[in-house]
Amino acid sequence: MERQVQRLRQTFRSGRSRPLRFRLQQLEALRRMVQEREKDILAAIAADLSKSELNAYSHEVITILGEIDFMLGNLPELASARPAKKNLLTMMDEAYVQPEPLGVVLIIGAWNYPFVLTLQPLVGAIAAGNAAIVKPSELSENTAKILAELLPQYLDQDLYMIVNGGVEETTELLRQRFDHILYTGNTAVGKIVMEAAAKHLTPVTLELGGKSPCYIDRDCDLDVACRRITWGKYMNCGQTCIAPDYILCEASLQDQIVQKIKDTVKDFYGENVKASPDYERIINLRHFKRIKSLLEGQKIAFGGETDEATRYIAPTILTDVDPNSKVMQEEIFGPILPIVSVKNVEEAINFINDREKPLALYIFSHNNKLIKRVIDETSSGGVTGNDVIMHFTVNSLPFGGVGASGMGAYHGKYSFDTFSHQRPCLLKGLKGESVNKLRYPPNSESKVSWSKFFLLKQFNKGRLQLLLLVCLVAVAAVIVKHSVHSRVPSSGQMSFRDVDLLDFPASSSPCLGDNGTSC
Ligand SMILES: NC(=O)c1ccc[n+]([C@@H]2O[C@H](COP(=O)([O-])OP(=O)(O)OC[C@H]3O[C@@H](n4cnc5c(N)ncnc54)[C@H](O)[C@@H]3O)[C@@H](O)[C@H]2O)c1
Ligand SMILES: CCCCCCCCCCCCC/C=C/C=O
Repeated sequence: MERQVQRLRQTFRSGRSRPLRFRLQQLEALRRMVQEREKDILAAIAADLSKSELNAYSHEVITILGEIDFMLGNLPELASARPAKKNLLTMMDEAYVQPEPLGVVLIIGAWNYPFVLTLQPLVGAIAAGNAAIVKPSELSENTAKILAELLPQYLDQDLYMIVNGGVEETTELLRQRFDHILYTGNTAVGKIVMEAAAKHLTPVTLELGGKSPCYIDRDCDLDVACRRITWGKYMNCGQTCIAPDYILCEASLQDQIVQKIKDTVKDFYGENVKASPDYERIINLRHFKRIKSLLEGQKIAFGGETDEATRYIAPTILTDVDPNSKVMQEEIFGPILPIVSVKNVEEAINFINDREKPLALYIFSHNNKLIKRVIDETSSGGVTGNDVIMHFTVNSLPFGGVGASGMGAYHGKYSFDTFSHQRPCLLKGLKGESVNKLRYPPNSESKVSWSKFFLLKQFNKGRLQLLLLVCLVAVAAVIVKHSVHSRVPSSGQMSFRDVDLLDFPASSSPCLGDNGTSC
């Protein structure tokens, strides 16, 4: 592994991944890969998650194509240096922020959206000019395999590499030194990743999970709310990091919500959910058993059927759920929807704040003020009001968690930034030493006073007059210089560097009033 990382690092050091043209070519090649090998990719995702190819396309492929298109359209702007504001002391210098690639980055993906969760970060890493190792989840083995087969055919093999494997391979990878690690998956492994990264002082982005609450206000269109929640909860059989984990609502709404979700399930999946091509299965037996055990002792208002042989768990609703029960202690990550009653929005806010910060928060209400209030008085990775999941699809919004649901963010510009160092650059000339005397020892009250004038903009009359005088002398000097050398500065601006005017003899004693106004 060490040798492989070394190979990528050497190529990175050669500078090959940096030119904009190269990055664009690689992104175009990735897009070609997705388009030309769409059938194989869809078949792999479908096999991993018992998903229809149509759903594989809408859940995963469409997002990747959108992300690549975004980068191709915006990369020149994202990668260019941004001029920075200057202060009086640096007004004649060049100040800018230059995004630079970090080096060799590691991307560890999860199984539930195995294509999107590995390739979307990779798009950002390539766009930002890095080399990258991608480690797909071993649980989604078909997608892992197709990625290992296809990526080397389309991308530069000395810069981008797939490593497949499980805990052993990932542990070995994590021993290596990377310049950034983006990990998607559960919190326990997130801690392992962060600990390994700390040994090399490698920064991490952790895309973790959590229990994303969904508050339904009394003043709401329940038909619409329940349709949207049904979609987001049962999509991918509930195995979505930002699925609404549970509903909070007043007790009086509970029965209506159950009925409306029941009706929607029938609309979406038909009478026989098991036979619907739009309803997926649980990824493996371990997760099947874990999710099934969450039903024990609960009041099942709808669903509850399971079939171990096919790892089927029906869309299920639990009512009157005790907040202390097991189903409310861990992220469900399956098609079970508990309803917990609260008296009002205050209680909902307290309920959310009493728990770990979730990855997503959903609020349904006609009342925008109430939605804003819940946003203001809680914290979560992201929020969608009057819908679920959809903030993930807006690539101008950063996607990520906060607190226990993760750190850092990606998507669109935020991916580019995650995989870049924002390098501040200040380029000065070698003239202007008289101004620099201000910062050279020995220090004096007068120098401090002038520093306050320049850096804190604490103007006073005396200094303003002096500055005016300085400007006049500067203008005169420029004119003299111009007539001698017949040279006009291209910017048309006077430069302190050019004229070397400001001198601050110790004897000049501008007032040192606290607010700089006492002269
Ligand atoms: N924030 C997000 O974008 C996001 C997306 C998907 C899933 N998730 C969260 O991920 C969780 C489900 O995913 P998962 O963790 O079951 O996925 P997973 O089992 O696929 O694990 C994630 C990655 O960690 C690696 N891994 C597993 N054990 C490891 C170990 N001991 N040491 C090093 N690496 C190890 C796996 O090989 C895999 O690549 C849920 O909590 C879900 O909310 C979050
Ligand atoms: C016009 C139809 C467009 C449908 C777009 C739906 C996109 C859903 C994408 C869901 C992806 C969720 C990814 C989640 C990651 C965490 O697990």
